[in-house]
Amino acid sequence: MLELCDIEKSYIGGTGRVPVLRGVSLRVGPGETVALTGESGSGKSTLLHLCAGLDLPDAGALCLQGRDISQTDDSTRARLRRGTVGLVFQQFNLIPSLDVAANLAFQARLAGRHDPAWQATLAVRLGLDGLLDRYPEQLSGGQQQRVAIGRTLAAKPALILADEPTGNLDEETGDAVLELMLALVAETGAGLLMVTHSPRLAARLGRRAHLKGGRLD
Ligand SMILES: Nc1ncnc2c1ncn2[C@@H]1O[C@H](COP(=O)(O)OP(=O)(O)OP(=O)(O)O)[C@@H](O)[C@H]1O
Repeated sequence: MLELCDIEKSYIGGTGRVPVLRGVSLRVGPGETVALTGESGSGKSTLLHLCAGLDLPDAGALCLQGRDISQTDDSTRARLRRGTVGLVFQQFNLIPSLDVAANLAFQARLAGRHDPAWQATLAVRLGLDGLLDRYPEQLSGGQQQRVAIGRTLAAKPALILADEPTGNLDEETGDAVLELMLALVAETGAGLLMVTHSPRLAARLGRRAHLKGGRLD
């Protein structure tokens, strides 16, 4: 469902073009979970943003559900992203003026896939069913990230892209949240590409892709 072939990406810096990705190829199929690791500045977030269609590569093909998005315009990429991809970031990015139930429903409604029964199942599985009328500021960090994960899964994405999803949580809470996320991702059959600095967390996923010198090991 996600296929990258020879992706290249540079940024223009004070000293000219700085190559970050120098020919990255990667495939994430349904049900596959892949940890994207690499030193700070190695290009993990850059790669994840390209996969989400938030930015364009300089060269190479990037296929989502068989469609090459590397040459498409912003609105086409936004439509394809809404239909296919779920994003989970370190910052929970919940909508402060909406309660938990409305936050959970938000992306699914945008994607035209609101399914109240699935949302209710997710709320129970994520331990949020007693918190549905609370607002984000009334939740702990771990609870907020569980809402963010539920909001993503509620839209039934085929591919989930996660950037350090437990990076803002203490180790014990982060481990529990990751465990829940992995269990739910496995049940939905989605593919998962997750950036992490932690070899310990990377080991919980099915496969590891390590960025070094602009390429994947
Ligand atoms: N918009 C930008 N303009 C210029 N340079 C950028 C831009 N975004 C990222 N970079 C540079 O590209 C390189 C890769 O950055 P990126 O954020 O992808 O790395 P990362 O592996 O995610 O790092 P970290 O683990 O610290 O979050 C870095 O050298 C960074 O300074």
